[in-house]
Amino acid sequence: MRASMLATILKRSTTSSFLLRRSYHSSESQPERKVTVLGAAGGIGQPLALLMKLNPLVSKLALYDIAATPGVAADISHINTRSLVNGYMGDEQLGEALEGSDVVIIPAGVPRKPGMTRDDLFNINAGIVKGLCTAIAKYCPNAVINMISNPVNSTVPIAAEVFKKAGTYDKKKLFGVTTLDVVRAKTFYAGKVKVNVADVDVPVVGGHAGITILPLFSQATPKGSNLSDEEITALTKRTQDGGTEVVNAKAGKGSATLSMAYAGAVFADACLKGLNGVPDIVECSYVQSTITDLPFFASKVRLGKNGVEEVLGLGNLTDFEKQGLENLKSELKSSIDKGIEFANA
Ligand SMILES: NC(=O)C1=CN([C@@H]2O[C@H](COP(=O)(O)OP(=O)(O)OC[C@H]3O[C@@H](n4cnc5c(N)ncnc54)[C@H](O)[C@@H]3O)[C@@H](O)[C@H]2O)C=CC1
Ligand SMILES: O=C([O-])CC(=O)C(=O)O
Repeated sequence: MRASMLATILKRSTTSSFLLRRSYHSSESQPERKVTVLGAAGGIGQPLALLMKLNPLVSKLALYDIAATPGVAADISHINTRSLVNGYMGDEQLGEALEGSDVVIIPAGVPRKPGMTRDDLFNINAGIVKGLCTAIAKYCPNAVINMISNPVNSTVPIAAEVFKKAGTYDKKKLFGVTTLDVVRAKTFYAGKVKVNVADVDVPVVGGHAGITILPLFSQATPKGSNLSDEEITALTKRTQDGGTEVVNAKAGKGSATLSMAYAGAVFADACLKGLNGVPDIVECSYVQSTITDLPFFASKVRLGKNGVEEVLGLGNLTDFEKQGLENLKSELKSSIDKGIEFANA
């Protein structure tokens, strides 16, 4: 869902009859799609659930968490948009939450506090992701997975291994959500070169932690005022440290939740559009890849009816970007290996 679309929905929602008409119309013209959010009562989960409730492509919205989902689901279910909302809580309701799901979004797990790296979350979140993916393999093996839980560089390989063991792995349907890196790169670029942020595109490749986040500002569009090498270095560093900027500002109360919910909603919307056969849906995402020598890598991906339709290449890189690519490889490789090893232990 684009910012402009969301703004339009919110503006028009003051007239409830509009949304009723709109949802009636949408359910007639759009296929049924069930979306499940795992970790739906959390800092990301709640606003993400709200944004998915505003998305007319969703017909069923399942909200699962280990606690507090009845309240979140009751609250969101009163919004007069298309989807029917159900809350599920605890292991015994996980299967029902997942059954029939087309897209499963996973923001379950602990967030960072100041001084921590995303990898410091591995010990807790790896087990959470492994458990949830085991259930996904059982109850909705064909769903498209949007992995938000950190460290994404490792949780995506963990999910792949769990699905391989269960015999359900489809490399086209497993996505690490790196959209927030793109959202940040667009915002910071637009602010610097003074162009309309709504028109901006910036690919961000690599992974989702520190130097593994590699924004390609040489490919940013539209071109505004020329950026100096120092400005590109500063924009790159701010994008790489965007998560830490929020963690520090929240001072112990977690990491990005609202901007992540927005980014998660944008990415899930793109996946739904792809599933529905809308052409030319391209987003950056961390997927199984052969465009470098690393088995998982974020780059532009064309989305289609089966998930990944095409993993797009890196395009021309500047020397600065080539160096950034070389610098990130060893860290990304060890995060991937750590995930694979954990899943197979
Ligand atoms: N990919 C990305 O760009 C980003 C990823 N994140 C990551 O997202 C994750 C969630 O962050 P927040 O929502 O801020 O954390 P939070 O602590 O506010 O919420 C996490 C939720 O997960 C739930 N949960 C824990 N174990 C679960 C399980 N087994 N099944 C279902 N739910 C479970 C908790 O009950 C809680 O409601 C963190 O790992 C964070 O690092 C955060 C921002 C950006
Ligand atoms: O920084 C964190 O821990 C959360 C995150 O992934 C982000 O905001 O990009």
